[in-house]
Amino acid sequence: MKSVELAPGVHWVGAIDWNLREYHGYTLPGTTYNAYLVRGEKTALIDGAYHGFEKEVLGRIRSVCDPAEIDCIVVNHIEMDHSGTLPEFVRRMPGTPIYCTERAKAGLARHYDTTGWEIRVVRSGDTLDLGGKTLTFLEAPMLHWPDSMFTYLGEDAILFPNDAFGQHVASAARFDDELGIDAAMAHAKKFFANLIIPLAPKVLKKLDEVGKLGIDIRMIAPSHGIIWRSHAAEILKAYTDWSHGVSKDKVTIVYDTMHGSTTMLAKAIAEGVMAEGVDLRVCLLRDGRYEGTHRSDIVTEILDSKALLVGSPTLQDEVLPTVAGFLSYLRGLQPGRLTAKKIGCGFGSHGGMGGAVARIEEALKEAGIEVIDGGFHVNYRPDEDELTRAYELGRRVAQEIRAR
Ligand SMILES: Cc1cc2nc3c(=O)[nH]c(=O)nc-3n(C[C@H](O)[C@H](O)[C@H](O)COP(=O)(O)O)c2cc1C
Repeated sequence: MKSVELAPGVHWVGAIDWNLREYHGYTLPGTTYNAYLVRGEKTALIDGAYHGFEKEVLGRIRSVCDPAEIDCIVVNHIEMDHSGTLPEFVRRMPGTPIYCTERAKAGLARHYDTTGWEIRVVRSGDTLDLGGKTLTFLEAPMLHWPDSMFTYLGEDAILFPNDAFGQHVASAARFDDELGIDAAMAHAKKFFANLIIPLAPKVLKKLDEVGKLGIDIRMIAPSHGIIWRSHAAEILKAYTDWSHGVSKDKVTIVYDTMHGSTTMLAKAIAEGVMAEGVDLRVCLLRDGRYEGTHRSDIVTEILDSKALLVGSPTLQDEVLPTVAGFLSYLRGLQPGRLTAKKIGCGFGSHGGMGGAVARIEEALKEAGIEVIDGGFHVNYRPDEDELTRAYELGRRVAQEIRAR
C-alpha cells in the first residue's frame, strides 16, 4: 500500500472503492474515500473511509509511519463513508483525541458506541498546533450535513473541505493534473448537481467568508476524488458559477412514454428549440425497454440549462412512475435555490381526462422553477396541428431563454 505526498509531511492515505456504481440515487464510476496524514512534531489523521476499508487506510498510513504514532484524529464530517473506519481506529489507538464540531460529537454517538472516545469539540477559528504544522478549523454547517467542517493547514495552504469540491471517480490519478482538468471538472459538476444544488446559498456565503479570511489556498484536498493541486482557483470559480446558476442557452427535455405519443411531442418541441439555434439535451427516462438517461446525469445537464421541459402521459390520473421518481429527485435538489432561476413547463399525452401535465407543473414550481406557457397536452396521438404547436412551444422556450 502506498501513500501519496501532497507536500512535505502531508500524505493521502485514503481508499479507492473501484466498483461502487450507485450511491444515494447517484450513478458513479467508483469513488475514493480520502484520508490525509499531516505530520509536524505531532501527527494528525484527517478523516477516514467507509467501514470495510480499514486495512487499506492503515496500510497506506504504514507507508508513512506506524499508526501508533498518530496523536490526533480530525473528523470533518460524520457520514459513514468518512467515519466508518473510526471505531477500528479508536480500538487500535485508544485515547487518541478526536477533533470535531459539537454536532459531529452528537452525531457520532448516534452512529457508534462512543463510550470512552476522547472527543474534543472545536469551533471556527480554533487551531491545533502540531509543531511546525498548524490546523485551523472552520465550521461549515449544512455543507453538507449539520456537523460538517473544513480544516485548513496554514503552512502548506491546503484546505481539507471534506465533501465540498469533491467528485466521485475511481482512478489511479490522485491529482487534477493527472486525471485531466476536463474529466475532473465533469465529475465535480455531477457531484455539485446531485448533492450541492440545494446548498447553493450556503456555498456562496461560505466562499465569501473564506475570501474575507484572506487565506491563501494553494491546494484543495476533498474527501472524494482527485485533489485540486493545479486548478484550485478553477474549482473555486466553478462553485461560485454553479451556485449562481450560471447557465448556457440550453434546454433540457426529460420525458417517458408508454405508446410513443409523448415522444412525438418531445421530438417536435426539440425541433423547435434547434430551429432557434439553442443547445439541447433530450433525455428519455429509463422505462425498462430502452436504456434511458439516469436521473443523476439528467440533473447534471439541468445544472447549466436555462429551461427544463418535462413530459409524461397520464397513467391513472398520475405521471408515469419514472417521471414521478425524477420529479421527486428534482424537488429535493431545489434548483430554485440557485441565484438565476430556470424556466420550465410540462407536456404529455392523455386519454381524455389528463392530469399528468398539471402534476408536472406543480412539481416544477415546488422545485423553484418558473413555469411558463400553462402546459401542453394532447388527447392520444398528436395530429399535425398539435405537432406544429409543440414545435412552436420549443421555439418560444428557446426565444425566452435567449431574451433573459
Ligand atoms: C394503464 C393506463 C392507465 C391510463 N390512465 C389514464 C388516466 O387516468 N387518464 C387519462 O387521461 N389517460 C389515461 N391513460 C391513457 C394514456 O394517457 C394515453 O393512452 C396516452 O395517449 C399515452 O401516451 P403515450 O403514447 O405517450 O404513452 C391510461 C393508459 C393506460 C395504459
